[in-house]
Amino acid sequence: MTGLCNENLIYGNLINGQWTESASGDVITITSPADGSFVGKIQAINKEEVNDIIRCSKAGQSLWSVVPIYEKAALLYKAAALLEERTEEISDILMMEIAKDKKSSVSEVKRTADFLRFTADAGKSLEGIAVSGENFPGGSRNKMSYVKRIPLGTVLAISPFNYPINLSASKIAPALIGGNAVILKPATQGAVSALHLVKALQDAGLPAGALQTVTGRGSEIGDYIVTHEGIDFINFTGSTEVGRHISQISCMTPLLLELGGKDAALVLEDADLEYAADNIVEGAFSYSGQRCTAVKRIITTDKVADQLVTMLKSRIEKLTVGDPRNFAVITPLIDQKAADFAVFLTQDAIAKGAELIIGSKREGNLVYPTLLDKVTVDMEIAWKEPFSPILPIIRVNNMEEAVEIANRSEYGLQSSVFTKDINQAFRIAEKLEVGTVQINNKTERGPDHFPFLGVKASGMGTQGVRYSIEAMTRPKAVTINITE
Ligand SMILES: NC(=O)C1=CN([C@@H]2O[C@H](COP(=O)(O)OP(=O)(O)OC[C@H]3O[C@@H](n4cnc5c(N)ncnc54)[C@H](OP(=O)(O)O)[C@@H]3O)[C@@H](O)[C@H]2O)C=CC1
Ligand SMILES: O=C(O)[C@H](O)COP(=O)(O)O
Repeated sequence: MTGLCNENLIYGNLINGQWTESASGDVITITSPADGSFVGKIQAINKEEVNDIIRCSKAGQSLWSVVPIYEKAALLYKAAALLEERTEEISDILMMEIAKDKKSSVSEVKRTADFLRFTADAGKSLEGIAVSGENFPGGSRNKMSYVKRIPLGTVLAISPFNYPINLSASKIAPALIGGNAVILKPATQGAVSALHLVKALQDAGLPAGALQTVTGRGSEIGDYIVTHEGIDFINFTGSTEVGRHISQISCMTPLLLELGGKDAALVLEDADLEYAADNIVEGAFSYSGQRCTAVKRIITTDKVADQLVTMLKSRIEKLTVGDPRNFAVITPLIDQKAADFAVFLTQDAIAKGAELIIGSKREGNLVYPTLLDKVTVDMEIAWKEPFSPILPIIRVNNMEEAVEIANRSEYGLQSSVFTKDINQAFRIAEKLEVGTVQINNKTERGPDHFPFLGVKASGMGTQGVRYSIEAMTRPKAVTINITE
């Protein structure tokens, strides 16, 4: 193969600097969730090929790790420029492959270019430290340790379907600037987009073996690669179910896990309700709720609930529903199974007494934005991550109860607190068992240099430009003993 795909849109894997078709001849056809149209074919790689890729990674990492950091950074800058030049082409592919509206697709590509540049700058400003022995009782100033950060080796980056470019880059770039080789296993639905990111990095001048790809179904090839002795670190974003499984089988391989969420927005009685409603609707429904950081439940009291429901409803009515090419906000879900689950959650809630305010309509895998009021703790939607445009409202008596219900979730990604009382906001923030609390804002990951982490079933370890570089490098100490 001369490029990343041939004229029939059959995509290869980047293996040791070459776009390569699998010897197995097995391919997976990717069609668009928007209209079933053909997007491309990707390789279903076999175990022997995985072995070869990991061998090449070792050689690639030796070459790459000695490239000076300022040259690594320059390469990331170049890749960012190439991505930006290709924004139109790549965002169109992204839009069709995962049915993400055009505006969000463009923004994902641009955000990724910014991410690459920011990572390059952060890499250049990484400094080692020197520690004097005299700081510890009985120590001496004749003993000095200088500590720098070194790469871990080969990083396996596994990314999900919902941000195939951004969430691949947020693993690849920090791993590379830290001197690691990377093997990317993108989500099957999303792989075509992710391969275009990899092509930009290759075109920017990455040496062979520094970045390679493995496509194929996670359920078939995943366990093999995750447990391969040649993998030195696994950086995974995806569902809690798969993340848990990986953590169980990846014996002694360090892991970073970004998993599911059930982010709650706590709306206090003194909140600016119009502002909260604007924010929550954006947070809950952008990309049809298929974001780990989507607002996935509102917890509030009777005193403001009716007013808030009216405000939310009027905003939800205005959301455009349909084809991502027409800039609709609510677009078809990634597959039929996702839509089936959305319908199940809605029907379960209604059957158990929730009040349907708007929505509960489905056409194929297109699920209309749905608002459910008076959701109670016996309903599945109170606890399950819908990954679809369904927003439940749980009414409570007071904020103590709100915090208790927020914390009762198995997840702990983010929470929002809407209030004008900053003291109360901080008091509640202290009590919420999540990675991040947003005060007067929807839950969200960005900006991408902020620490991003989940606790409980939402993850392990911290991402965010500098945090990711640190997670994928380790300290190496050399101690100097000065003799008198
Ligand atoms: N906390 C966070 O930062 C984020 C979390 N998420 C979470 O991701 C989920 C949605 O993404 P989705 O793609 O459906 O998640 P999945 O867990 O289904 O898949 C994630 C990735 O894991 C791969 N995979 C599947 N099985 C294995 C295996 N046994 N070994 C190795 N890899 C495997 C998948 O490949 P394949 O596609 O081939 O199955 C895909 O690349 C949601 O739960 C969401 O909350 C999403 C974004 C951010
Ligand atoms: O998967 C996700 O939810 C993304 O990482 C979200 O990023 P955002 O909250 O900044 O849009």
